[in-house]
Amino acid sequence: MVLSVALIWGIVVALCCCLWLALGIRRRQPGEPPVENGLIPYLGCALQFGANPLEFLRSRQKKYGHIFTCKIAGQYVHFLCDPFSYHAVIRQGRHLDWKKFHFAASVKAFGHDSMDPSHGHTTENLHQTFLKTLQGDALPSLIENMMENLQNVLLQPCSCPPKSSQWEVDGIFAFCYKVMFESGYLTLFGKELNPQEDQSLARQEAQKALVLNALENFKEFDKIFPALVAGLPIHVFKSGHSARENLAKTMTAEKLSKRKDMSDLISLRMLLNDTLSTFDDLSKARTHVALLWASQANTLPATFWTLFYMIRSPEAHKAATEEVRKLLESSGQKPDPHGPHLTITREQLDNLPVLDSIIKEAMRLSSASLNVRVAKEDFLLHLDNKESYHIRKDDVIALYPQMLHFDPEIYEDPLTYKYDRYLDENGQEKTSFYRDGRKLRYYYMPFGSGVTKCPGRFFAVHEIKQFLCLLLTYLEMELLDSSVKVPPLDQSRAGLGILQPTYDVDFRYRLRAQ
Ligand code: HEM
Repeated sequence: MVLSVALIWGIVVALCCCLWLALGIRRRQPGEPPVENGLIPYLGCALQFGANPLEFLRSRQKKYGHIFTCKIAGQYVHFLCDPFSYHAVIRQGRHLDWKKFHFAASVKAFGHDSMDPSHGHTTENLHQTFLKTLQGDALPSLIENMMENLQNVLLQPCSCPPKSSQWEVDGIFAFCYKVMFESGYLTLFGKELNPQEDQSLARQEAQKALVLNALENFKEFDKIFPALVAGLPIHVFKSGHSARENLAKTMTAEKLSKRKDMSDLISLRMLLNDTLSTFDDLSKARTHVALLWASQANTLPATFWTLFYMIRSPEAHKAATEEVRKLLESSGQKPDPHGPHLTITREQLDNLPVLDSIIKEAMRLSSASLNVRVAKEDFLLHLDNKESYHIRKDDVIALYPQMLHFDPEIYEDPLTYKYDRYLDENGQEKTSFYRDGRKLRYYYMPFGSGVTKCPGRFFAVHEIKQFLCLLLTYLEMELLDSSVKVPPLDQSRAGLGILQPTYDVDFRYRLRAQ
């Protein structure tokens, strides 16, 4: 009896295996890239890829060449590894869809109704909303408000040591998260309307506590973000789920209408949610949570890495301090933490090549985004070396720019931090990078590419520069341990943008004697 049950189970398992072999794996057709199905049904190569994407892709590139196909979580993904062929994917061809993947990922993570107009819940062109409210004419007021908020946050008594002689110790990660989250949050979502114009310290502390509470919810939700994008249901994660809902509760139309100095991005999105969509109140609020996440999830770790590497390199620290000192001197401003706030225009921020290079180098070392497009139909993908490959409808094509960023042929000693890597011999922005003696069009891609390139990238770089300008002006800073090792990157977020460090690094700071 026991034997026959075992036999039946054996037959069932064998049949499943045959079925999987017959239907679940793809056989390479003539003209298609080499394919790797992986050993695990459905997941395919997902676990190996997820453990260390860079290592995985490099080993497959060595084996297969410029393009190969891997099954990842039920999806066939063509990885394109030749930077000279990137344009074939980046220029928006009629065969490639960029919206499908993005809209689906947002719904999975934030739980709002679909923002894809073809699904019938809204007619808003989200892409246009972002361009209109984050770039061009919208940028100066974002920058101005950020500068004001940064100084309020940084120079208020609870953040800043009262006496110039007194050192304060904190983790760099913790410090960057507190200061940048609060300032960025207030810049996008404004401050609480306060009818009595009550500016008392107690009132300010209460406002601060609300934002710091949002930061805690943000961090809790951010932890589960990779799992949500991978398709796990949010209900599995109790505290991450309630963190997202807590954030949404603070972003209902009723709550947001009680705030002033809101950014154009949020006020326009509120209007378009009300006029062009059929979303209910909660779905509307969740679309704002999505924007809070987009505006902070990469900026915060990018700020950490920028500050960490800069303080760790005495040459970088010195060159940056000098650049900022010259800027303030030329604009005739005398810094005083208790005096009027500093103003730095967009043009002045655009003219800080050392800070630019410092930010770029930190992001080169920490960014791991995946650029994704979906094939709308069967088509031929033409590579730079004149080879062409058949791509099937609904397959994914992916670029993984970390392969560029860590390519020793493009960047000498790619794992070494060189603050001036993006400066030319005249101390201006360097834009010529080569591979095999050929100039590269794509060599730095932490913000993605083509039509899906991050719409907030100009604001992001400006806000990090503003943060650095203020820190370098007002604070003396040093690492507690000047020979501290670079913390490893947390690979669990690979594919999603700037990676976080696996642990924080302590520094100390005090008010600079002016
Ligand atoms: C260092 C900071 C930042 C980095 C590295 C970054 C990077 C990225 C990347 C890689 C994407 C996806 C692009 C793609 O799929 O190809 C993206 C999308 C996006 N980012 Fe950023 N980002 C940053 C800061 C910001 C900020 C400050 C904002 C807004 C204030 C913002 C708003 C957005 C939005 C709205 C999208 C979605 C665009 C769309 O789907 O059409 N980002 N970002």
